[in-house]
Amino acid sequence: MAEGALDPQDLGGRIVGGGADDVERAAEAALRPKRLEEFVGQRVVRDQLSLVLQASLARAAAPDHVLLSGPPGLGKTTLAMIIAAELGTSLRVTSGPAIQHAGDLAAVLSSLEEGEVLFIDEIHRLARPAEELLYVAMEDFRVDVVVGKGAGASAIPLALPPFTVVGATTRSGLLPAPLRDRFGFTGHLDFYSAPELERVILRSAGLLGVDVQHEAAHEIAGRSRGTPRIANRLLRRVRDWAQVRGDGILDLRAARSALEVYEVDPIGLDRLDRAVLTALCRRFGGGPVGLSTLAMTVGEEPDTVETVAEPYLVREGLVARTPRGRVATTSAWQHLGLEPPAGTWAAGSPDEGTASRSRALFDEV
Ligand SMILES: Nc1ncnc2c1ncn2[C@@H]1O[C@H](COP(=O)(O)OP(=O)(O)OP(=O)(O)O)[C@@H](O)[C@H]1O
Repeated sequence: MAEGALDPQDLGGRIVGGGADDVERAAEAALRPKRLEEFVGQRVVRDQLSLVLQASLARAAAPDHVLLSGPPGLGKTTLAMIIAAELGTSLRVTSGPAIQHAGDLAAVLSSLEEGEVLFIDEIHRLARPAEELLYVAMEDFRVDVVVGKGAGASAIPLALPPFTVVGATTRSGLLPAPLRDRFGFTGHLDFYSAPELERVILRSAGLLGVDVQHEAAHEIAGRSRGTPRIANRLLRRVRDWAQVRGDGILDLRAARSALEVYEVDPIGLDRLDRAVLTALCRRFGGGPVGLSTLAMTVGEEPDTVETVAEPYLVREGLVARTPRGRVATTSAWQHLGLEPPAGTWAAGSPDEGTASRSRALFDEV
């Protein structure tokens, strides 16, 4: 991730939050797949991207601009790096929040070399003047450098060599249509299935030089919220437990014990998630209850509840968002070992419509 980029999901010690801090990013770097064939899952996006890249290599021309959307930790940055590696070119990295003024972006664009890939993380957070400058650069490979001030100011067009923008966003719904339209290829990353996460874990264990038993990988995958970043993080915590309290072997006992220490329950919920469910069911009789009231009850900011805990609770069919507030479903009551009162919202099966639910949620939140 780019210098200065803010991660709304970066919440200190929360082990299943989607974001990552600097220490974690260093640990992650070693585990990143370097080529498309190493990238686990996301078959559709991988196939489509592979075509785009192969065609561009065959034509010896820079490929169309690429937009990657999806929740944090699913591999957008990794794919941007892979795109540059597959094209045999270098990657320049920046982010929406790091670009304060249009001039900052003009400086980055005018220093690009032919065929380079420019990765713009959190592209939905670009300021409007920078956004407008980017449209022109993406379409006409040109930046207008403004010289002078006020009435005497004039714009000198500066031609840019062909390059490819890879934009990443967790909120594609916030991107203005003119910017979205400049991308020739858009890939949406969805949450990973448990078997895919198991493959991520086995691959990472190999790179870390630790031997993880299949049952342990299965257990960790089931608690990783469909997210490779979380799977890798939990794997490292299980390795810690095995080294400090176990016999060094990453088996089922080590996985379960470590995840108990870190309060990650069998379906991947942590303390905050359970606090939200408990408040909804025990305090408010299952809801509906407003976000601010709910957040106050669990001692968190509404934004934290909304962007960190809620997406997964909704995706798993434990909480429903209604116009009148948040509602606990029958699954939420059952997960807490409580009897749902008559008339409680029924939940769909957790996997039903996961992709569309996750997409809708991240676009709208
Ligand atoms: N398909 C995958 N196969 C293997 N590992 C993956 C895959 N996707 C992601 N990872 C791992 O998960 C970690 C997080 O991925 P990455 O930083 O690319 O996510 P991101 O979507 O860019 O997140 P953010 O939006 O928070 O920056 C990386 O260390 C990477 O090793």
